[in-house]
Amino acid sequence: MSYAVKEMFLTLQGEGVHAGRRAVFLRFAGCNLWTGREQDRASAVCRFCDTDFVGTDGDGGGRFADADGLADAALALWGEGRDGRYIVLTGGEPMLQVDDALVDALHARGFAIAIESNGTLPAHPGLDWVCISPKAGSEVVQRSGNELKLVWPQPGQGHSLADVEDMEGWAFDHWLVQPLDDPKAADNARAAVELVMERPRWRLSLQSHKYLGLR
Ligand SMILES: C[S@@+](CC[C@H](N)C(=O)[O-])C[C@H]1O[C@@H](n2cnc3c(N)ncnc32)[C@H](O)[C@@H]1O
Ligand SMILES: Nc1nc2[nH]cc(C(=O)O)c2c(=O)[nH]1
Ligand code: SF4
Ligand SMILES: [Mg+2]
Repeated sequence: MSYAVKEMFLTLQGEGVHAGRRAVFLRFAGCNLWTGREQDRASAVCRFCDTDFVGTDGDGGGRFADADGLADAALALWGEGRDGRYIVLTGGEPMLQVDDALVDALHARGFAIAIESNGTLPAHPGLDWVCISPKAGSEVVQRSGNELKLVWPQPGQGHSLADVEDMEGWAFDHWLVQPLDDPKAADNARAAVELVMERPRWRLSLQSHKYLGLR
C-alpha cells in the first residue's frame, strides 16, 4: 500500500506519559472525523482539532510508495544511534493507513512505535504504545491500550461527566486529562485541574511543545 503523509519531523513528544521523549512524528494525511477544511469544522464530529492534516505538502511529507521508503525516511530524521529510537504515528487519523508492512518496517529499523488515535478504528496489534483520545459523538471501538487521553472540557455536545464515568470502565493503564486548546485555554486548564482533583485516577497532560515553542 502507499501512504499519504502530511509531514514528518523530529521533536519531543509533548503530551501524555511519554512527554519529553525524543521522537520522530509521522503525521498521516486525512481523518474520518473531520475533512480538515475550515468550512466543514462546525458540522464535523470532531470540531476542536488543532492540526492541519490536509494534503502531503508539509516538511518531510509526500506520497510514499511503500513501507520501506517511509521507514527509511523516518530513520534518516532520527539520525545515528540505536538508543531510544521512538516514532509517534499521528495525523489526521493514523489507523486509516497503518498496516502490517509499516509496523514491520519500523520495527526492523529499531523503532518503538507509538500511536495517537481517536479510537474509532481498532489499533494495530503490533504497536508498542497506544494512546486513544475519544471524541464525543463518535463510537470508540478501541477501549484498551496504554493511555486514554481525554481532551477536557468538551463544551456543547461534548463529553459529560457521565461519559467520563463510562470511560473509567475501559482497560487503560494511564488516564490523562488534556485541557482543550482554544481561545478559552486558561478556563479550560482550570476545568481540567478540577476534574483531576475530583477523580484522582486521572492525571493532567499539558501540550508542553506549545509552551516550549516546539512543533
Ligand atoms: C491531532 S490529534 C491526531 C490523532 C487522532 N486523530 C486523535 O484525535 O487522537 C492528536 C492529539 O491532539 C489532541 N488535540 C487535538 N486538538 C486539540 C486541542 N484543540 N486541544 C487539546 N488537544 C487537542 C487530540 O485529542 C489527540 O490526542
Ligand atoms: N511535540 C508534539 N507532541 C505531540 N504529541 C501529540 C501530537 C499530535 O499532534 O499527535 C503532538 C505534536 O503535534 N507535537
Ligand atoms: S480526530 Fe484527531 S485528527 Fe481528526 S479532527 Fe479530531 S483531533 Fe483532529
Ligand atoms: Mg499536535
